[in-house]
Amino acid sequence: MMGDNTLTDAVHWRFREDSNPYVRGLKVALVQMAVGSDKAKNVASAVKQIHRAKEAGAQLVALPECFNSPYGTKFFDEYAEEVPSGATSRALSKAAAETGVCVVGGSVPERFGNKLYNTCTVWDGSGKLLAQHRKVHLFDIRIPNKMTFRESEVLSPGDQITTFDLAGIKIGVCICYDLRFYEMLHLMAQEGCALIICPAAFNMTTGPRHWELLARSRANDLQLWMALVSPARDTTAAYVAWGHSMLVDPWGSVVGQLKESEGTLIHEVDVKVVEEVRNNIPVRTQRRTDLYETVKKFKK
Ligand SMILES: NC(=O)CC(=O)C(=O)O
Repeated sequence: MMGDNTLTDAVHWRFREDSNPYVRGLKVALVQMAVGSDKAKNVASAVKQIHRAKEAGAQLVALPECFNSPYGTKFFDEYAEEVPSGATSRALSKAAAETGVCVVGGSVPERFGNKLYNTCTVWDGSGKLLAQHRKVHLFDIRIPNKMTFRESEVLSPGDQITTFDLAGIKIGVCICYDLRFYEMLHLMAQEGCALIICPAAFNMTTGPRHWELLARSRANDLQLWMALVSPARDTTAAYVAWGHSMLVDPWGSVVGQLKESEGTLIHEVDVKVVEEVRNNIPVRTQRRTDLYETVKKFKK
C-alpha cells in the first residue's frame, strides 16, 4: 500500500510497500538566492523562499553559504550575529515553525565571544535548533594570478563533525571547503548518513573545475545523496559565486542542477537508492583495511 503518513508535524514520509528504513522519500528544496549587502533584505528573501518551497511541497529547505552577508573576510565581523539569539537565527526558527519544514540555514558569520565562525544552523519543523555546524576547514588558498583567499585571517575553525536525524534519516552537514576533505565526509557515511548537504560558495576559478567533480565524486565514493547549495552569481560582487546548485544521487548522477541565476531546485531524495547502490556495489564491505586504514573514528 502506498500512502502518506504523518510522523511529526515537520516531516511527512511517503511510505511504500515495506517498513525498511531506507524506503523513504524526502522532498528537498535547494534555494539559490541572490545575496546583497542589505542583511535584512537577504534574510527576508530567505524567509520568503522557505514559504514558497513549502507551498511547492518541500519537506527540507536548504539555503546557501553566507546567505545573510556578502562572502568575504572584510564582511564577516560586520554581519556576524550570535547563534541562536541573533536576528537571522530567530527569523529562520520562525520560518521553520510557520511552515513545518526542516530548514538548513546555509551559513552565517557567527559571533561567539571574541571569535567568529562560518556557521550553519539547522531548524526542525517546530522551530527548534536541531544542529549547528561551524565550518571545520577554512578556505585558505593561493592560486597565483587567479585568487587568494584566507578565511583564517578572521574566522576560527569549527571542531565538530555534524550530523542530524530527521525522522529516521541521517543527514550530514558540511560547508563549502569542507567538501574537499574526504575523510570527514567518509565518517558521515560511516555514521549512516544517506544525504550530505553542503551550503557552498565556490568561485569562478574553482567552480568550473571542481564543483560538479567534487559533488559527483563524494556521492559516488560514499554512495549517498549530495546536495550543494550556492548563492546566485553576482558579477558585481567582490567574490563572484559559481552558482549551479545541484543534487547528485548515490550513483553519482546529477539529478538536478540550476544555472548561475536565482532559482530553487526541488527534488525528491529517495533514500532507498542508497541501499540499492550499496547492495549492488558493496565497496563498503570490501575495503582492504589489512593494507590501509585512513579513516578510523568519529570524534564527538
Ligand atoms: N569558498 C570555499 O570555502 C571553498 C571554495 O570556494 C573552493 O574550495 O573552491
